[in-house]
Amino acid sequence: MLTDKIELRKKFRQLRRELSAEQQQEASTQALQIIVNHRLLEESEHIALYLSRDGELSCHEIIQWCWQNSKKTYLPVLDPDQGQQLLFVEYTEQTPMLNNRFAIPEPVIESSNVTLIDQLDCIFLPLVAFDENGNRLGMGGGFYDRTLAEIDNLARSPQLFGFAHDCQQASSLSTESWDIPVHKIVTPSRIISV
Ligand SMILES: Nc1nc2c(c(=O)[nH]1)N(C=O)[C@@H](CNc1ccc(C(=O)N[C@@H](CCC(=O)O)C(=O)O)cc1)CN2
Ligand SMILES: Nc1ncnc2c1ncn2[C@@H]1O[C@H](COP(=O)(O)OP(=O)(O)OP(=O)(O)O)[C@@H](O)[C@H]1O
Repeated sequence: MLTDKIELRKKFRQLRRELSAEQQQEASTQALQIIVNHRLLEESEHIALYLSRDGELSCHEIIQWCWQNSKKTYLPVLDPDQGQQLLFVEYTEQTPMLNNRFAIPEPVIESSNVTLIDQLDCIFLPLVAFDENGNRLGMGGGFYDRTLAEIDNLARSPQLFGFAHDCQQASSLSTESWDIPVHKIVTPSRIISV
């Protein structure tokens, strides 16, 4: 099981890293088109995304679109107090940024910029592989799974969108008790509702 996951991660990380800069750019433009055409974010005001690395589908254009459309954006920050959990911190053009231990830029935490999960309308989750049932294989840190473990107990919970290239689709992923499935998968070519 564990070796299967390690092999799957290797395979799908390689696939997305093989995309050229042009393919990456086109994919992120098409993903924004799909989102706008489907009015996916029409009702959302507080939107968590991520800054891409390692061939991940880029949220850059969606972030720009959010700012132009008066929507607030948030990024994951490794929680300095809770092991292997994430905080979601507001991200604007003025936000001071600092790299985390994986060299991913994060907003610097201030007294008033950390949001509670129940204040978010939706969260775009990075992933290594997904399947048609909304199961996702992440980088292996368990960060999103831990952070969202209590999502079903919230009075108001965010919509979870797995965001990925089409080449990251696996035929079927095995799941474990702690895995949190997403509500939709968004790719540059389609939106899969689970
Ligand atoms: N863009 C992005 N941001 C994110 C995540 C993500 O998957 N993508 N995360 C989602 O959880 C969190 C960070 N989790 C991560 C987990 C593992 C590795 C990683 O690169 N591991 C390396 C080697 C480990 C190391 O450098 O110490 C590797 O596996 O090659 C990176 C981020 C929060 N921010
Ligand atoms: N809710 C949780 N409570 C405690 N440990 C957890 C929880 N969720 C995941 N873990 C632990 O995290 C580790 C990594 O899990 P997994 O391989 O499913 O991560 P992932 O889905 O790839 O990562 P991510 O959620 O960051 O995208 C596992 O050892 C698992 O036991």
